[in-house]
Order: sequence, then structure tokens, then C-alpha cells
Amino acid sequence: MYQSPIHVIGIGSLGKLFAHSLRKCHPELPITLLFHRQSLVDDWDKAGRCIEVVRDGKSDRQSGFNYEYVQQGRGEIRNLICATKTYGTVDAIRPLKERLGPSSTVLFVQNGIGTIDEVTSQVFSQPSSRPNFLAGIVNHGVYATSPFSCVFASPYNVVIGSVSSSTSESPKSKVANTNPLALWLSDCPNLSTELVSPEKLLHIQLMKLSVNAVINPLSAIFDVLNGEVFRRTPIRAIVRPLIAEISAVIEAMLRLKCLHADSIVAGTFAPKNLENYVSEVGAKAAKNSSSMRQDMRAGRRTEIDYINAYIVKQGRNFGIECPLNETLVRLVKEKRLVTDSQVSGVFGI
Ligand SMILES: NC(=O)C1=CN([C@@H]2O[C@H](COP(=O)(O)OP(=O)(O)OC[C@H]3O[C@@H](n4cnc5c(N)ncnc54)[C@H](OP(=O)(O)O)[C@@H]3O)[C@@H](O)[C@H]2O)C=CC1
Ligand SMILES: CC(C)(CO)C(=O)C(=O)O
Repeated sequence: MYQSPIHVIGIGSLGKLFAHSLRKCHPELPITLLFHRQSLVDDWDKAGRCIEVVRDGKSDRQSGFNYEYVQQGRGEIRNLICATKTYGTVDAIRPLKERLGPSSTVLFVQNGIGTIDEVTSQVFSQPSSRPNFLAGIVNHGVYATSPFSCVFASPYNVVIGSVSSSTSESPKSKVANTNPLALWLSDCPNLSTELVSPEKLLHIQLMKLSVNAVINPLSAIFDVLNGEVFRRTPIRAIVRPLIAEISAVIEAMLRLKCLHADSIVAGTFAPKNLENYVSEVGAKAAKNSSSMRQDMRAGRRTEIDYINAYIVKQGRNFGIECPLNETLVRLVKEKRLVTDSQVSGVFGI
């Protein structure tokens, strides 16, 4: 029944959730976990070769996975879920290049935008060698408690669609709802997956990018929970001009893309509407500590290159200056904390 097994690379919080959800819903589906470190083989044995997901305090352990050490793996990969952090994507996909081809599908489940362009140009520069690319926008909240256990802390939904990189032609598969990987995922009750057209996917990706470009860096440099970004007057003062930059860049991108995608709803990315949307999400996730704040606090690399730096880069293509985004990129990269009284000096507002 299942002719095309699934491989998962990036067995972190989301990788575990996706593998566990697929196993639970499709007990017969062959699922292979791809380990990039030899130590994961020992961790896997210690975990009893199970993935544990804890939801509402209840633990559920799923077994029956295959695993491969990436360097030793052989054979075609038909379906791949890539759940690495954005900045680790090219390094994760490159060793799999010879195993992926035009009849493979790769689903990227990541925040931000830009990884598919990098994978296209740095790994699959020949269009004839390129797999189908899907992107998943994940609105769930999951965190890992050990190498093969995680807590499904805030369930919401996943949106999946076909995507084309800006350096390639239009998506090979116009709709995700004929793709087996997308269909298997959409069967999983835990994931609440919606399959959408490439146009709608882009629209939702840009909405999520806007949210992440405001809440993530501001919560990180001021070291506050999400809700404080919209409550604290000095931080709020940055939100409006920051959104004006984001809006100008996204509208320029859409004007270009709308030649091909006229279903994108006009006006959604106008500054006022975008501000309302971003603050609504901020209110819903007010008590969350953003992923960027957590990364910065832990001294880890952040995903700023795929969020605000992406906006700065796109802005340059359209001749749009983005000084606030540039400042945020710099501060986050320097892991610099800012106090309320430093706002006017640092941001010039
Ligand atoms: N967690 C969440 O709730 C959500 C996350 N996201 C996004 O999803 C993406 C993944 O996030 P998350 O699961 O939290 O991240 P994690 O850091 O938990 O997982 C990433 C995993 O990728 C592994 N990895 C790193 N380099 C490679 C490589 N070269 N080959 C294979 N695996 C590699 C890491 O292993 P190692 O331990 O060696 O670093 C780690 O296990 C991010 O873009 C994030 O923003 C989006 C929405 C919600
Ligand atoms: C929506 C938000 C800001 C929730 O915390 C998020 O996606 C993140 O932290 O990366």
C-alpha cells in the first residue's frame, strides 16, 4: 500500500512531532530517521527506539521507525521531511543530493524564508535534477526534553503547499493535494494540516514572516515575552516604522509576483492591516517566549538571516531602504540587549 517510504532529517522538536504523528496515523508506513551524528544511534538505543510526545501531560511513545546514519545511507529518497533550523538546511540536504531527484518530494518545515532558494542554487542548480519542493508553515509550539522526547505545548495547525524558489520556474506540482507526502500528513489528526495552493502558501508565509520579523527580534533584544512588545511604550514606538518597512518590501515583492499570482488578496500587507494582524498574533501568543529570544538567551545562533535579513535583502532588490531591519539584524547577531532608555539612541526614533 505504501510504495514510497518517508525519510526525516532534523530530528529536533518538529522532526520528532512529524515522525511521531505519521507513525501514529499510518502504522504501516515505512519511516526512516536520518541521523547526522553517530551519537544519535546511542541516544536512540537509550530511548528504547521510540519517539515520545507529551501532550496535555499524557505521554505517547511510538516505535517501528527505521534509522540510517546519513553518511552511510543508500538508495533513492522519495519523500523527505526537512526539519532542521533554517541555517542548517543546505548542510543537511547536500549529503542526500544523489538520493534525491525529480520524482522526490522535499517538505521544509521551518520559520522564515530563503532556505529553498539556497538549496536550489547551492545543491540542485540543474533544474532537471530538482525535487518537488513543499513548504510547511507550522503554527504549533513544540519543545524537546531529550533527544527523542518532546512536549507538544501549544497545538494549532500546519499549512502545506507547493513552492517554487525565486531562482526556478513555477512549482512542478501546482497543488499539494495530489502529493502523497502532503496527503499522509493531512491524515494525521495531531497535526491539523491544511493543504493550500502555491499562491495561498506564499500569502501565509509572508504573514508569518511579518509576525516573526516584528516579535522575534524585539522580544529578543529587549528580553521580554511576546506580549510586552505591544505593551511597552518604547518598544511599541519601533513597531509601527518597522512594519512600514516590512509592508513596503512585501508589497513590492507581491507586485512583481502578482503578474503570475493574481489571487493574492490586495491590501492585506498595507501597514495598518499588517500592524493589526501582527498585534493580534502577539496578543494570542502574549505569554510565549519567542524562539529568537530563547536562542539568544541560550547563546545559540538565531534564524535572523531568514527573517529580518531576508527583508533587508529583498528591499535592496527593489531599492527600498530598511534601516530598522538592518539595525535589528546587527543587534541580534551581536546578541546585544537594549533597554527602554537606549531606544532613541540605538534606533534613531
Ligand atoms: N519548535 C517549534 O515549536 C517550531 C519550530 N519552527 C521552526 O522549525 C524549524 C526547526 O525547529 P526545531 O525543531 O524547534 O529545531 P531543533 O533545533 O529542535 O531541531 C533541529 C534539528 O536539526 C538537527 N540538525 C542540525 N544540523 C543538521 C544536519 N546537518 N543534518 C541533520 N540534522 C541536523 C539538530 O541536531 P543537533 O542537536 O545536532 O543540533 C536538531 O536535532 C526552525 O526553523 C523553527 O523556527 C516553526 C514553528 C514551531
Ligand atoms: C509566533 C511566534 C512569535 C510565537 O512565539 C513564533 O513563531 C516564534 O517564536 O518563532
